[in-house]
Amino acid sequence: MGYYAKEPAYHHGQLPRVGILLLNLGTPDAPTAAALRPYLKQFLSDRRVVEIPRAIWWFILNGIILPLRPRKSAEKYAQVWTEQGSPLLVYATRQTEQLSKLLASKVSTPVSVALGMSYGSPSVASALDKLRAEGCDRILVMPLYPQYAASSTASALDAVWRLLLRTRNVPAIRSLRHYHDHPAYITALADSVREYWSTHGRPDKLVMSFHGVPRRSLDLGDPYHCECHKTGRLLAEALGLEKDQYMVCFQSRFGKAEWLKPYLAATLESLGKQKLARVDVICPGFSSDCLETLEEIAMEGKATFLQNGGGSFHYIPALNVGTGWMEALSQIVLGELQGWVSADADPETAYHEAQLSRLRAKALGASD
Ligand SMILES: C=CC1=C(C)c2cc3[nH]c(cc4nc(cc5[nH]c(cc1n2)c(C)c5CCC(=O)O)C(CCC(=O)O)=C4C)c(C)c3C=C
Ligand SMILES: [Fe+2]
Ligand SMILES: [Fe+2]
Repeated sequence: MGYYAKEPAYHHGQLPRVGILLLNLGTPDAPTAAALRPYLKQFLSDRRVVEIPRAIWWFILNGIILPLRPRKSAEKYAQVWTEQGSPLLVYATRQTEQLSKLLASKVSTPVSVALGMSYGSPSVASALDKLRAEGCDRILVMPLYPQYAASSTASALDAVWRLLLRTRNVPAIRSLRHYHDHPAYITALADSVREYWSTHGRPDKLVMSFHGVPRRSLDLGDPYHCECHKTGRLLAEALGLEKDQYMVCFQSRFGKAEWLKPYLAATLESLGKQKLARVDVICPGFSSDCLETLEEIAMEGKATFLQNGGGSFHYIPALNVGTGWMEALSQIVLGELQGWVSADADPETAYHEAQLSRLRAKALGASD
């Protein structure tokens, strides 16, 4: 095998096609220790995720984490696993399908949408191969993380750059860095909260919980902390909340180092001890519900609050495939596709454009 990956067949007169490469974190193939081990190994071997010196980390990962964590994590995954599989993969797959349909109804340029996962499957390589096989010569890479973090966004993008290094016929690439303050995203979040409150009533406090990262990454220049706070402030403003009616917290601490604070678990414990009548938790940083929301928040977080004397606990679901979010996602994507797609979805125009392209290609024959 040569240095470069095999190229998809090239056809003269192929219509230009735009691709959207949606990226997310990934999930194990099954809720078992055997499936967790390779997933965690791939995830936790990523230098963007763990920045401890390699030699030291090799011993911790292989000597402590991989022998112990897969079994514990598998038990947690088993509690949220669905008949269709891992919630993260189920939602991300449906988002991919629905975005594809929505874009087809909005633009006349042919657009393909594919899903790739940083860890596990479907891999980023398989998603990029799919888009290129469909003839996409312009690709928008969109990590489904609203707030930029090196450990999530940049590691997802790394996978694409690595593949392109070994690609002969490199497509035009655009990448989306974040959408933490995009009005469409904030509106979708606010609408989902209002809709939830219209049927379940309102809490005393809305806790906005974001996935944590090591505190050190903030000191070293990662903007994640600020972007989470900006999302929190904009969401609170959209909902008309006063400062004492909401707070921003960080969850999912991993390892012994200090992570971004306040920690969600300590916050729920304290709110419980204050005998707060009702707390609602929303996780605006997760585009899909997953282990970290369904188990850590809706189960563990709830137990922590109630066991410490809190009244009632509600978890407000992630945006998932709600119509408001799918519409917002298509708006965010279309904003990034300016100049690449024509917003005219009139099928007649699209048909004539396609015919013209074919005629032009035919006239040029094999000489182009
Ligand atoms: C929202 C963005 C995410 C950031 C930032 C992030 C950073 C980060 N995560 C770990 C360690 C783990 N995370 C795990 C699961 C997990 N993490 C995210 C998102 C972000 N992580 C998601 C969406 C998920 C859920 C995946 C699913 O299948 O549902 C796990 C695996 C589960 C477990 O064993 O606990 C680990 C481990 C670190 C160390 C880190 C930043 C440095
Ligand atoms: Fe994580
Ligand atoms: Fe900050």
